[in-house]
Formats: sequence, structure tokens, C-alpha cells
Amino acid sequence: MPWASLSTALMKPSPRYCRCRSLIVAAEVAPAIEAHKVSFSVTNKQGKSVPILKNCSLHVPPGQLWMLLGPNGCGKSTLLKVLAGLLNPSDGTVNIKKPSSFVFQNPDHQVVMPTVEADVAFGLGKFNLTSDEVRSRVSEALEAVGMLHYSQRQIQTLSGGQKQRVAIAGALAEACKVLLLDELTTFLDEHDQIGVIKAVKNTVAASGEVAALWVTHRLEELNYADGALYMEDGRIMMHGDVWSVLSFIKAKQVQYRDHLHL
Ligand SMILES: Nc1ncnc2c1ncn2[C@@H]1O[C@H](COP(=O)(O)OP(=O)(O)OP(=O)(O)O)[C@@H](O)[C@H]1O
Repeated sequence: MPWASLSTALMKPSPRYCRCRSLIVAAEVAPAIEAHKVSFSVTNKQGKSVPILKNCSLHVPPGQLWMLLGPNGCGKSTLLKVLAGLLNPSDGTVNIKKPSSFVFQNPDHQVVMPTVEADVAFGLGKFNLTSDEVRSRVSEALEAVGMLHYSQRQIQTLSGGQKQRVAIAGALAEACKVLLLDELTTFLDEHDQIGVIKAVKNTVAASGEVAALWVTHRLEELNYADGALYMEDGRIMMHGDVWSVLSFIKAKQVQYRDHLHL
């Protein structure tokens, strides 16, 4: 999707964008997500190495929600997979607080058990917890994403956004420190979209230690971000406070329109 076709509705500054002080304070804290000069290449059918990620460096402090933006095919999902350890970088280093959890785009691929409660408890089997401990972790996680009232509901009766929130609760129940979220709102209507993003924002802010990196195409979602990254052609072009990144994107859109003589 070219940037000129993206929503420009939220190009005005808002108090949420003025997080410079919190960013400076956060910079003194060890990042929850850190990548240093990460590159990733694939080998094509001709045996030639094709670079997908080029020298990407980033850091996300604990207790913050950051967004990763950029045009289609620039490498956002690949970067998220490298951060999650699903792909090995060709070069560079990744440091992520553990446990971390990757939540995918399609809500129907996230949930595996028949009821909400059973689904959130599903990943806890490996921890050797008592049933009281499991119940307490499941309730706290569902409460965090605003889904406690749904604990006995059949999964198939939930909306897409509610399924995403259950998937996030599953990660929280496992005490994950990092949430890597790949275009969660793509298949959701506006109401569900806002519900999921608020659940993540509130969870991250209330925990003070969970960090989330959220891939999106929707500029309006930046309203909820503490910081942002903008990628193009496998490179991170901007990394910092939301207002600076938005200004950068806006300048890009103007350049693009001028180029097309619009
Ligand atoms: N295994 C692979 N083999 C060959 N090319 C790949 C592979 N994985 C990713 N790519 C290419 O790398 C580029 C980046 O893909 P990626 O899915 O990370 O982009 P993206 O920014 O997430 O895109 P979108 O916004 O469309 O989801 C694309 O050109 C894609 O075709």
C-alpha cells in the first residue's frame, strides 16, 4: 500500500505524542526488546542471496507499546519473526526479555480450546502449577484484557477481536515479558480494533514491565503508541517518539504526491 493512500486523519499533534520525557527516562532502563544491526537474507532459486532486512537496530523499553509501520513488503513481519526467534538473523544480534509471545494476524489461528478459560489455561500445563494457581493466573490475564466475564464462553461464539484478546490473555497468563503482535487488527471491524488495541495498551502500561511491538498499516493506531518505528525496503528509517515518526511519514506522503503531480 503506498503511503499516499493511508489515512492522514491523525496528522495533528496530540498530547499522547508528546512522550519525549518518558522516552528519555525509559532510555535509562534496559530495553525489553533490542536488536543491533540485524540483517536477514533469503536465497533465491538461482542461489543468489536476497537481502530482506538491512542493518536494523531498535530498542523498546519495558512498560511501553511501540508500533512498527512501513509500506507493504518492506520487511515488518520478517523483522518481527527475527525478534521472536522464528527466523535466525544472517547478521547482528537480538536481545528479548523472556518469555516472549508472538500473536498472529488471523484470530482463528490463535485459539485452540473450546472455552475461553480452557484456552487461556492451555499454555500453563508446562509450569507445574496447582489448579488454584492456574485459575488465578487465568482470571488475572482475562481481567487484564477485559474478558473476565467471558471465561465460560465457547470460543466459536466470540468476535475476531475477542479471540485476539483471549490469545493475548494466554500470553499474559504465561507471564510473558514481550508481546510481538503482527497486524492484529487487519480482519477486525472498528469496534473490535479499538478493543484489542486498548487491551494491549492498558496491559502494557499497568504491568510496567511488559513491552509490546505492534505491526500496523493504520496510522490512527499510533494514538495509542508510546513510540514508533518506520521501515522502508528492509531498513529502519525512523525510530523514536510518535510525533517525529508521523511527521516523517507525512513528509514522505507529500513527496510521493508531488512526484505523482497530485
Ligand atoms: N522466505 C522468503 N523468501 C523470499 N522472499 C521473502 C521471504 N520472506 C519474505 N520475503 C520477501 O521479503 C519482503 C518483506 O516481507 P514481509 O512480509 O516481511 O513484509 P511486510 O512489510 O510485513 O509486508 P506486508 O505489510 O505486506 O505484510 C517481501 O518482498 C517478501 O516477498
